[in-house]
Amino acid sequence: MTKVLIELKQISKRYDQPKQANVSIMEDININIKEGELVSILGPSGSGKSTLLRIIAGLVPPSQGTVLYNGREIAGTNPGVGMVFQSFALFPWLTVLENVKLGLENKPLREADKMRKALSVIDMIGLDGFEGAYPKELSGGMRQRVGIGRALVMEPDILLMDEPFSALDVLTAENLKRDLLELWTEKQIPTKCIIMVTHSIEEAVYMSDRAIVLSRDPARVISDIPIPMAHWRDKQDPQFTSLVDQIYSILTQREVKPAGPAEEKQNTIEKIPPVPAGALTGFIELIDDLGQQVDLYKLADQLSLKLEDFLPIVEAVEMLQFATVLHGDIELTEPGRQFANASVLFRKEIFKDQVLEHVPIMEKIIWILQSKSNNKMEGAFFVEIFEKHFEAEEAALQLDILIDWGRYAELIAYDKKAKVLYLENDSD
Ligand SMILES: Nc1ncnc2c1ncn2[C@@H]1O[C@H](COP(=O)(O)OP(=O)(O)OP(=O)(O)O)[C@@H](O)[C@H]1O
Repeated sequence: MTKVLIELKQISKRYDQPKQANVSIMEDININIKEGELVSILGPSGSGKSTLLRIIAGLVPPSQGTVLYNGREIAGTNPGVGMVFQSFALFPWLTVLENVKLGLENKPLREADKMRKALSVIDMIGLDGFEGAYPKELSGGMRQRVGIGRALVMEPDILLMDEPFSALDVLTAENLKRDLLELWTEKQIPTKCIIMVTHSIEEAVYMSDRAIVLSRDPARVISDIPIPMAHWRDKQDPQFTSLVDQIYSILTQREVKPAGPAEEKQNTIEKIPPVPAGALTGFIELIDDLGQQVDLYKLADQLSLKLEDFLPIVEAVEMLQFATVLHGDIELTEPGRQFANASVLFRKEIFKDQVLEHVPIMEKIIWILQSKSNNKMEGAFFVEIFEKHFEAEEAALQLDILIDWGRYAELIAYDKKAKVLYLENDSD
């Protein structure tokens, strides 16, 4: 039986936020990772993917639960881990060789052995001849090779990679993925498992044996999908595209929060995807032009949008019930079709109806403005309320989006200079 290398048991994580103590960002995560597995972790932006990697690495302690490595609970830094970061995290004043050798800093090895290991890894990652170069002399792809080399030189059992390819251009990223996969599948590295955070579903299906999908607020495992395909995988293969579709559809499913007690429900504010009305308009028109059902995966590809930029748009049109998503396909609803084909003025009417019906906080804002004798209210008042529910930055962003939607729907107007909201028909 294949050995379990990493075991996450009932991991939860809470953080103090500026205006709210002990916010739960992760709950009851249970994951086992076995020897020989390459596992991808996917999830919406801010769901907790990086935090989960850091918990596995022992860099961040969980608030609850345990991380076992080789059956033993880790205390502090996980000794089996090597880590690769999106930003490469190289020291600019050190050469390639010195940067790679840093991975061995805490190993009880003689200098000559460190040198031998570092040179062999540099060779393996395709940087032979660049030992004396400084990071600024290297391309992005080469810098990330150094980042990978620094992790691999430690010969870690577990290689953790946090969006390792997302800072690279497409071709460089493809090249590096292939090289890394070759090292892994041909067992040229002693690494026993790889855990990779990614925003790209295609990357996950191309590289990994399993894709673990997290939800947001708080992060929970919502799906753990095996990818039973041999390497090298053909991205046109129907099995490949169907897996991509499956993960797309999981990620785009709107979370149905369990109905809590009435009072609790009233006191929550649903987070609005940060997409301006103008972008939503264009997106709805596009789906309408493309016909009945549109494959989300192909659409994102055609629009050259990264998942983290694409998902909020899909979430927003779903929230406003302009479209529904089923099995990775998006389809306009009746109001969505009407909207796409309406005149500018009628569009605003439809948008207003959808916003008032499906975004309860907008109704509350209107009610507050109507209740004030001058029908005006400082933006700061709403930010203050939102900060009870979101982090400060998110609270300000939420108000910006609500103002944008409210202005488009001609429900509210906003004096940017005075930072005051008022009812649209009370602008004078
Ligand atoms: N040190 C910290 N203190 C307070 N909150 C934190 C801290 N680190 C992370 N968070 C919060 O935890 C949540 C998850 O963050 P994390 O960076 O793990 O998400 P992510 O899925 O990796 O995001 P992204 O996809 O955007 O990289 C976010 O709401 C973030 O603001």
